[in-house]
Amino acid sequence: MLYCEQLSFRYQTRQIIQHLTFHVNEGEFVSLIGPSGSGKSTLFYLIGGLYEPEEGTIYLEGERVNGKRGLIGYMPQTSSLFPWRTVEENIRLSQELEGQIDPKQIKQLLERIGLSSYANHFPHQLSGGMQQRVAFARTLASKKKLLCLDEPFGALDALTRSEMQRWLLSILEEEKRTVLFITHSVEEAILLSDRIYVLTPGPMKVKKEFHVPFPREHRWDQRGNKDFLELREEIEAMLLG
Ligand SMILES: Nc1ncnc2c1ncn2[C@@H]1O[C@H](COP(=O)(O)OP(=O)(O)OP(=O)(O)O)[C@@H](O)[C@H]1O
Repeated sequence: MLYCEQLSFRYQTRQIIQHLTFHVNEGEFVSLIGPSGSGKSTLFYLIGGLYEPEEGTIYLEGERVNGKRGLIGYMPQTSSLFPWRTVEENIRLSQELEGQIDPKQIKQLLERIGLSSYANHFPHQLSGGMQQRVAFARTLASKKKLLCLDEPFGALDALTRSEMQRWLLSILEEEKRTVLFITHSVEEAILLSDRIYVLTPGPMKVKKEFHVPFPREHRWDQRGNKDFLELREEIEAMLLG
């Protein structure tokens, strides 16, 4: 689905990404973990075509997409809902931009995120978790196959975050999209992902790739298990260098 080959990028004279190579298979959930400020959001800007890499190639479904916009679903760290638009109007936005409004799908998405009765509410009338669900529904409404989610649960409290992780997986069971996910939480990455890339601090490149070996449906119950904790410790040690 996505193959980034030997990407390099700099802001002015500062090298942010250097020879970064990684891939995401169709239907996979892949997480990126790296130190704060290492360049993860910048990588999403490159994949989304906002910036062009200085060197290297980004392939989406086999096609070179350096600098091409509008091909991925993107959800930023904060929900970025438009405060003057209702929940339904916010979800509809990506379809409006694509010029193809599908009222039936919007209705289904509202049901799927459990917010049908909030369709005409405004963002400030919702909790943080509800706002993130609306932002995610807006990303899903765009029908893009690859979803790039930039630390979507970072601002939520622990309980809401845990609910949202389970909720995200249940939605993806039905929606079958491919996800590239940025998180600072090693536990969250293990709970959600098929594979995890640990990244180096600037300039950013892949330090190590981990496959998560546990069946997804049992992961929440296995959080205290020896194998789970060992993997978590190994990734944390890798992050600390
Ligand atoms: N437009 C810009 N011009 C110059 N430097 C920038 C610009 N945007 C970001 N940076 C710098 O590039 C580095 C990487 O930023 P980026 O936001 O990609 O990191 P990140 O890994 O996503 O951080 P975090 O995990 O804290 O969200 C940071 O040091 C940041 O200050």
